[in-house]
Amino acid sequence: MEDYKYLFKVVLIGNAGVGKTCLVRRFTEGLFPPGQGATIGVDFMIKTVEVDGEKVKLQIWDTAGQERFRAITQAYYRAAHALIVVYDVCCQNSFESLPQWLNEIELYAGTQVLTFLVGNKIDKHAKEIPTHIGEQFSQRHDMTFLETSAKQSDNVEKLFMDIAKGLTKKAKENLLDTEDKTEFPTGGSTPISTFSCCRI
Ligand SMILES: Nc1nc2c(ncn2[C@@H]2O[C@H](COP(=O)(O)OP(=O)(O)OP(=O)(O)O)[C@@H](O)[C@H]2O)c(=O)[nH]1
Repeated sequence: MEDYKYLFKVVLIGNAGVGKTCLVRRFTEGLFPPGQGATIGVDFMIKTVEVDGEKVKLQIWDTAGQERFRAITQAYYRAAHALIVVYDVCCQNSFESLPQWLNEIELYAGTQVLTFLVGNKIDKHAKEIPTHIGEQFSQRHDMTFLETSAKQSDNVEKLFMDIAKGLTKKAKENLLDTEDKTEFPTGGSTPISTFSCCRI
């Protein structure tokens, strides 16, 4: 049997091109992929980390931001222990879409889910969403807020470690269903290249 104390399922959502895949690959593989194509359906990666000397396995599900995959990706919300809602700090449209993503969470996620709001691409100069605006939004919706750069690796490790620590704490307080070790439904993904306002 695999040696870990907890298995947590983490799902990333947000508009196409905000950098969800790059965040996951930065954390799990330590790289910033060149020419990252759009996610088709859902992709997943695993990384085991240590929290207070105990092994915690993060099963990280990277969903496609494109509207046409919405029905597939919704199926993954229910089993998620944590949801990361990502926007691009240089793309107003991705920030304005946040209420729609929160609506999806309300409709499809469990009530115990931890929610994180992430403003990605802070390495870019054309910032459209000031930090305090993202912060205010997160406070209004009871989310933990972080700004990141998958490209420069800013706050990416912190993001996933904060999630691992937060979920471990909840699990120890028996506020989480950690008995369910079943896998998510498999989606499958083949990268293709697309273009959107957020894709550079
Ligand atoms: N400058 C900069 N570019 C980034 C960053 N993160 C991602 N990108 C770029 O943004 C584009 C989209 O990144 P993805 O990770 O594919 O975005 P996504 O949210 O997974 O997109 P979908 O799979 O379509 O939902 C790519 O061209 C990346 O190189 C970042 O932190 N900084």
